[in-house]
Amino acid sequence: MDQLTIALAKGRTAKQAIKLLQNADITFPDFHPSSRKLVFRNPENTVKLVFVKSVDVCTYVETGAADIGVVGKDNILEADADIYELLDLRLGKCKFCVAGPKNTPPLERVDQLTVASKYPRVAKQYFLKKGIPIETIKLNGSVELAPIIGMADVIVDIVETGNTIRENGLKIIADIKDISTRLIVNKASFATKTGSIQRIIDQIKSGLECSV
Ligand SMILES: Nc1ncnc2c1ncn2[C@@H]1O[C@H](COP(=O)(O)OP(=O)(O)OP(=O)(O)O)[C@@H](O)[C@H]1O
Ligand SMILES: O=P(O)(O)OC[C@H]1O[C@H](OP(=O)(O)OP(=O)(O)O)[C@H](O)[C@@H]1O
Repeated sequence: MDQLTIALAKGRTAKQAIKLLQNADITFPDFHPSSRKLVFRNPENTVKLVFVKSVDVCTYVETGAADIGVVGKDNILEADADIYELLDLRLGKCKFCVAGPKNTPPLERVDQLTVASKYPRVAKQYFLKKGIPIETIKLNGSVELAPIIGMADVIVDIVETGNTIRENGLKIIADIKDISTRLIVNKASFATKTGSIQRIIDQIKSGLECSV
């Protein structure tokens, strides 16, 4: 039996992701949401679960430190890692948007922009396609503040309920892409542990179908 390591993004999607694994008969009896533990094992000792920062999941999987990762499409797009993305887990649904002050002109009428984002690569790609030259400012949070204090013209960020945008007097200028949590796999692991990885994917898939 292969030993598999799964890197799971800490944060808002972790609890639901653990539940999906449980539905697939991969259980971690020691897991508790308030625990500070970072490594868990299933009773059969075939799966090791490691909790990592969501921006680091792709690095763990690309380098082979983990065979499988559970992470948002936002982090996958920004990381541009050489991995397989094999399953949409339909958790953590939100979208990438361009947002800015209410008086921001339509994008067709702007010549250049300063864009603040936790996702500068995604921002660059989007505006490159639009043919709008941009300068990016990388931030690590509270991104909505950037246009309010004049640090940037617009932001590229995640929108879920829209509350953060609204409560800071901003508006959505364009939708970029729908985001959800995905299952990713290290390429070499998929070649050498195909059966075990495929089994986990099939088990998770059947759990997902039951929940529709
Ligand atoms: N409202 C939301 N804001 C941010 N991410 C969301 C939201 N809704 C769903 N997600 C998804 O959840 C994932 C984890 O988000 P979370 O905020 O917990 O981690 P994070 O962005 O690394 O934050 P932090 O740096 O505070 O740990 C995101 O990568 C995204 O795919
Ligand atoms: O549309 P909403 O439901 O308001 O959610 C979107 C907000 O949530 C995220 O921030 P997060 O809570 O991760 O905080 P951060 O500022 O530290 O990134 C994201 O960056 C937005 O700011």
